[in-house]
Amino acid sequence: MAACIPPGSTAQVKAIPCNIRKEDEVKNLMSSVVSEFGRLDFLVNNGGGQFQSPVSMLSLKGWNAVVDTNLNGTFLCLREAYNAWMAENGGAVVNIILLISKGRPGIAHSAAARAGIDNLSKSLAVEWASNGIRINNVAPGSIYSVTAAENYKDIGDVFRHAIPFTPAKRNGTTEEVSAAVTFLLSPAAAFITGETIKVDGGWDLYQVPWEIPEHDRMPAYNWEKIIEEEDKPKAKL
Ligand SMILES: CCCCCCC/C=C/C(=O)SCCNC(=O)CCNC(=O)[C@H](O)C(C)(C)COP(=O)(O)OP(=O)(O)OC[C@H]1O[C@@H](n2cnc3c(N)ncnc32)[C@H](O)[C@@H]1OP(=O)(O)O
Ligand SMILES: NC(=O)C1=CN([C@@H]2O[C@H](COP(=O)(O)OP(=O)(O)OC[C@H]3O[C@@H](n4cnc5c(N)ncnc54)[C@H](OP(=O)(O)O)[C@@H]3O)[C@@H](O)[C@H]2O)C=CC1
Repeated sequence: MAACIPPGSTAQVKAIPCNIRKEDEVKNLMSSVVSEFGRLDFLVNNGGGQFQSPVSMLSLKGWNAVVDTNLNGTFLCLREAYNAWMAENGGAVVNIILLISKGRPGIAHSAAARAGIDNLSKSLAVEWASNGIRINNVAPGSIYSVTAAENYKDIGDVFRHAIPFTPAKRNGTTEEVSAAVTFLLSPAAAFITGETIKVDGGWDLYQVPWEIPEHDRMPAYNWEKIIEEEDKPKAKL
């Protein structure tokens, strides 16, 4: 990133390692930014992820790992950015979530955690309005990056699989997500808070990529049959 800074710019880049699941590391991250740079105007909660699993196969440990990273990690970063700077000085926050309006079969743990973030943002848009803090979410569709593809390589090409489900008929780019993030952080979004912008090429309006096997396990309601069953003599113990 440092190499991208144009000559003559006063911009600086510094990486501070932080596991967002660790409260002390998050506290250190936010206080170091304020002590080193003198301010903390923006927070982008981008760290996150999941593994694919049906809920029936999920261990509690796996569920907790995903919720801890995505929901608890975001909570800690929000609270510590508020305490370290934004409560007194205002700021703008963007949380990266998932498309969740139709649930996310296959990654339900992550969808539940991101839905928690979506709702948390709505609460904080109101709780923190008088501190001058705006908070919004970006929900990406299928966005190709080498690192994300590497994470899923064992379960096939999830990014190719997503194309037929995306009305734009392609994957999004990381730049297209960044464009929405920078807009929400900028003064151009001064009247937008508690909102979620989808960057998904239309995915969320289209089909859910989940095949439901043929079955007859959800028969219609039939009150006559229910009464018939109830009237049958009960077996004596
Ligand atoms: C339909 C496919 C998905 C398409 C999604 C497309 C849209 C979304 C794209 C993205 O989000 S791109 C981001 C890509 N990057 C990531 O997703 C990063 C993923 N990794 C992590 O965030 C973390 O590793 C984790 C998943 C939160 C796990 O945290 P941690 O490393 O602390 O836990 P572990 O100790 O490794 O595991 C704990 C527990 O979790 C279960 N588990 C972990 N990985 C898997 C796995 N690949 N498959 C099944 N289960 C897994 C497991 O129970 C682990 O316990 P143990 O069995 O190891 O005792
Ligand atoms: N790519 C896509 O299609 C989509 C992505 N997203 C979300 O966008 C965000 C960025 O993902 P993307 O760039 O695609 O994939 P990456 O895997 O490249 O990015 C995930 C990032 O999260 C960081 N991270 C994970 N756990 C922690 C933690 N405990 N503490 C600090 N950082 C952590 C990783 O850090 P490190 O590299 O150090 O492990 C990594 O930089 C994620 O939240 C992802 O779920 C949402 C929808 C679709």
